[in-house]
Amino acid sequence: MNVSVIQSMINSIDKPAIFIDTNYVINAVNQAYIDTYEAPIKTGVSRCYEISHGNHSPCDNHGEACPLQECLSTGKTTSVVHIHKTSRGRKYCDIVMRPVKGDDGSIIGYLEILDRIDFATVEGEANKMIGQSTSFKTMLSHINRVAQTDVSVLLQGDTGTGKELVARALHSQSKRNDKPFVVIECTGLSESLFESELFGYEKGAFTGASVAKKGLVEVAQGGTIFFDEIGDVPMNMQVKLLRLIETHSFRAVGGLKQKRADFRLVCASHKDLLKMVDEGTFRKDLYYRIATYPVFLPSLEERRSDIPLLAKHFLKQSEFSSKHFSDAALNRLAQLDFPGNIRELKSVIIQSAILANDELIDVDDIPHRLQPTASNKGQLLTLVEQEQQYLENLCQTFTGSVEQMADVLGVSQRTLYRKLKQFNLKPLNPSKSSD
Ligand SMILES: Nc1ncnc2c1ncn2[C@@H]1O[C@H](COP(=O)(O)OP(=O)(O)OP(=O)(O)O)[C@@H](O)[C@H]1O
Repeated sequence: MNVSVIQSMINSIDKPAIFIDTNYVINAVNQAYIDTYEAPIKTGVSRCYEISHGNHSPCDNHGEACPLQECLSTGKTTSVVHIHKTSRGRKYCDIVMRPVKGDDGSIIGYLEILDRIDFATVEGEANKMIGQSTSFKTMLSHINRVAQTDVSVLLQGDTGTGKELVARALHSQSKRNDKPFVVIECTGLSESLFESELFGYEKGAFTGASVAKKGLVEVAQGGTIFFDEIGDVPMNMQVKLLRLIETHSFRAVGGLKQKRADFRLVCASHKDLLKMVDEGTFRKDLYYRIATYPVFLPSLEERRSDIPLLAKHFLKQSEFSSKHFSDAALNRLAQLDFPGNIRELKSVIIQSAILANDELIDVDDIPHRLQPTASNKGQLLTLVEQEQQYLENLCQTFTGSVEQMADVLGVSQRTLYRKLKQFNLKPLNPSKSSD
């Protein structure tokens, strides 16, 4: 395959794409890729990590998995979520890397195609999902993949982990995004209310039904319905829900006419639905209908390293945006337990801002009822765990160079680099390092 064949293959891709060799050198690039980055690209010279990350060495030296390395070792198509330095700031991208074979069947290079994930951010934009931990990135890649399909998604996660935010992202990324997004809160709905809310009713269907009313299924026509806390739907209503999902049709209460239902289904639950299936309180057939693609949302405990980022974001979005956290306060927040997850963290940030007497929010301003995790659990962290946690938090908050970080910690740069490598950590500002 010659260069012009590769170039026309790249040009036909509507997403940003490059063709690279085993040394990361970009040998062909399409216009969408050129438009995505600020850095000028010289084919045959520029390397992918220089353009997308502004780095001088491959991504695996900077704490991110390298798709090319994976491709080289497996010989298979691989995918990974990365944070790229684009002309519009640091953006999430879902990368697919595919080996390309020549006429003789040998691999002649690697095709990298990017899918920008606009519903998530590392730079604190309102109404976007924020995070950069590994578990957050894994969740993003699932959401990005399934959003573009029409399959039913079940979001499983504790309270306040962002299920509704994810459901909205699924809708906004889908081909139904110009149609309604309708939320049905299943908790506390009686059987009769559930039916009339969902299917609507005809005039005179029951006492008080003086006019006909459309149900939410009809309101959502063409769009997405988000059934929040689906585990709270009583058994006898589960049958009706199953029928609706299977037949794509329904009848208003008191009505005779079958109406057509056209919606994409997203459900959420903090309960373990499979356990409920085992216990006989949730229908197995309904479970498999709603959980074609299950997505698990990590709790804050599973993504502690995101806490400083989230805390700074919520403060910036609040009426206390002129205030700021001390590094120690951010470190303390990252050690606390938040059973109410992000919702609870949000309110703790506001409480701390109110309690702070001046512009600096310090450890003492964090509400006293919150205690560090280790003491909550009556456990002690080992020194290595302490070190890891401390460095993790520092990497999220320290804005100086690696040299300055080493100075502050009272260790040599070599020791610091060794520790960062040991814990697979990447400082906030590695580019300022003097390596
Ligand atoms: N990744 C995130 N980045 C920024 N804000 C988030 C993120 N995830 C959740 N939030 C915010 O946290 C709050 C709780 O999120 P949401 O209501 O989506 O959680 P939930 O899992 O649906 O909660 P519940 O189970 O109690 O209904 C919201 O204000 C939401 O905007």
